[in-house]
Amino acid sequence: MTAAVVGLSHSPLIGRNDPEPEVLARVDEAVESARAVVRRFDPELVVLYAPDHYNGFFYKEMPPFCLATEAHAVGDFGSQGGPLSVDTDAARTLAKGVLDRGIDLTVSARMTVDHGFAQPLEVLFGGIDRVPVVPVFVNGVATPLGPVSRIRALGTAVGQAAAALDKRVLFVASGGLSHDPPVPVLEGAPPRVADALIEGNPPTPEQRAKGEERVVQAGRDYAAGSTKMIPINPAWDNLLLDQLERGDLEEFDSWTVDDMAAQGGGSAHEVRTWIAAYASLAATGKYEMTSRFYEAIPAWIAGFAVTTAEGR
Ligand SMILES: O=C(O)/C=C/c1cccc(O)c1O
Ligand SMILES: [Fe+2]
Repeated sequence: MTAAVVGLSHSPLIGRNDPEPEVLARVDEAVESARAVVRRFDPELVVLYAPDHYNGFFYKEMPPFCLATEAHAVGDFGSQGGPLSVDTDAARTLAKGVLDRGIDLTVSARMTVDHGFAQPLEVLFGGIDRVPVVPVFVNGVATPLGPVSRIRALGTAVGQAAAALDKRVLFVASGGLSHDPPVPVLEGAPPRVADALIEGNPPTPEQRAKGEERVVQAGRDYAAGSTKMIPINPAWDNLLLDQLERGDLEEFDSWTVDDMAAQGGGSAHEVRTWIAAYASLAATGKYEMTSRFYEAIPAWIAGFAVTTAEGR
């Protein structure tokens, strides 16, 4: 088996509230070199770690992570909707392999996903139905959250199970790094919001449009500096990337949920997808980070990174 990683920040504001053309050009260049790595690697299977933003997972039942044997995307923020091309056989094999390794994995036979999953598939492969994929939801938004060590253990178990498939497997991480978008919080929420976060009542098209406009406006305010949102933290983001580059993944075990939120904002926990993906690659052998791009992009409410890594 050979393995590789692409880490790719997502933002629903891409194309809706873009930064200056020079920033866009630098991002495009980084994404294009990630695409080139993917083309050369030619994956037979993609394991995609991504969060959800209260479109598929709700407090009625909120697992810390969940692997899908089938999935469909809701098409939020203009992302592609419809079924993902899930490799159900591979997903079942990976689920069994992960459970056999003592990780209490939740499995979904019909997962609902949002732009967190759809965007990297569209960016890297041109659509959500182009490559055999195993979607793995990693909760990066809904507190309380468990220790980061469990995410590293999940990634390690997935990597070990994937190694037994004897395929070229690309692990993709979607999310983060530091960012503090206006995603609702259950604690202290007014009853109608709390009910939606718990039950997941599907929004009407008007409600969805209003919620999305609120995020777009937040991006404009963030870029203009007129907001109370926690600022993007390039030092913290680069510390994370340094540890991933060095392969010092055990060091993440001492990171705490409270400190991560203080350093990187309420959605900084999306970096859990990166830790999982790199732990999966590390479980297959030594690796090298072959490209690394980072830029703070307030218009997208994102400490935005693109990295690639390949087994040595
Ligand atoms: O409101 C949402 O659904 C998500 C917002 C958001 C904004 C910026 C970066 C991200 O990773 C997000 O999920
Ligand atoms: Fe997100």
